[in-house]
Amino acid sequence: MTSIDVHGLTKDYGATRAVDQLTFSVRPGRVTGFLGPNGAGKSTTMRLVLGLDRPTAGSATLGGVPYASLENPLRRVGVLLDAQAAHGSRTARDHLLALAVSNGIAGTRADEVLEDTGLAAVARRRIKTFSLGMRQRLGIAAALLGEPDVVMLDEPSNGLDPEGIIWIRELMRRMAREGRTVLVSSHLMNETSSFADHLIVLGRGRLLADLSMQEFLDSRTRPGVRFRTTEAARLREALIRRGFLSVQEEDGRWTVDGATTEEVGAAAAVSGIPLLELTELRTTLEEAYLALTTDEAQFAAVSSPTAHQEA
Ligand SMILES: Nc1ncnc2c1ncn2[C@@H]1O[C@H](COP(=O)(O)OP(=O)(O)OP(=O)(O)O)[C@@H](O)[C@H]1O
Repeated sequence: MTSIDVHGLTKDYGATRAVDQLTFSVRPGRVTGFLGPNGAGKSTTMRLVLGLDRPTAGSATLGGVPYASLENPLRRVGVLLDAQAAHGSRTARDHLLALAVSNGIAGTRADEVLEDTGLAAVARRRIKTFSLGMRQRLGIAAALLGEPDVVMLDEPSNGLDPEGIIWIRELMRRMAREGRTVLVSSHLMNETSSFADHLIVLGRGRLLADLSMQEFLDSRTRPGVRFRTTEAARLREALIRRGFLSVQEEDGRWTVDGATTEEVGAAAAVSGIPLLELTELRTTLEEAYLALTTDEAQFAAVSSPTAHQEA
């Protein structure tokens, strides 16, 4: 199976360093979420991996080979970068057939991917009559055409309706289960947490994080518990006696820092206090991501005079 390997990758556009000494690998068999604020360098990195732009320094390879040297690129790598890229005057089916023929792919695949992406009923309509969501599905159909080992999708749920969002999530999970390498950029954190196993986070062209979703969430989660009870004052006292000094109320719910559900449950049971709710506090991907990128922005603000001197 094929991984994407990026090594020391750097890209300058004039005085702007879009990508800065990036080194990471995207591995098969899992969905890797590609995150970062606007302008962090995600699209540039994808373009460099696809040979659409030349790096200033470093390399990007697919299964050890630069994209430009792949023999049948569409059969190795499926890409959704810009869903508006198709010719508007062609029908969806003709667009896919043309792509198949020019890439040595059987024409029957066009009908299969139209079926897979829910476009069979509009296959003979001109693309210019398509909604944003239909264009997005067509872009995904084109990416799947060559049954590639590697799939790179830039904001795949753009324009999709809720049903389409569930469909694309399941499609990505299935492709990872089949052993493919799936790299997906997105700004939607809730959604990313629903499909990604692994995360690569960029900030100002640099690598901020490369770790599993679970590790990323755990690294930002302080242990704690939320509870509701009919006897808050008594439970608070019992918890303080047990050494949990930070017990605070917000909107009728209480949080205890540093405790587990077992510890709070035991404290309540011993004192015969009924619990109406008891949950572990979990950091969401959005919270963890914002904490990471805010740290980075603060660091950037503090260090920018030096950065200017270096430039
Ligand atoms: N062709 C180009 N010419 C000049 N500057 C560019 C070019 N492409 C990208 N940049 C700059 O490089 C930086 C990284 O942009 P890039 O589009 O890769 O970020 P991104 O992470 O994909 O952002 P977004 O989330 O907004 O899509 C930005 O400062 C951008 O202005």
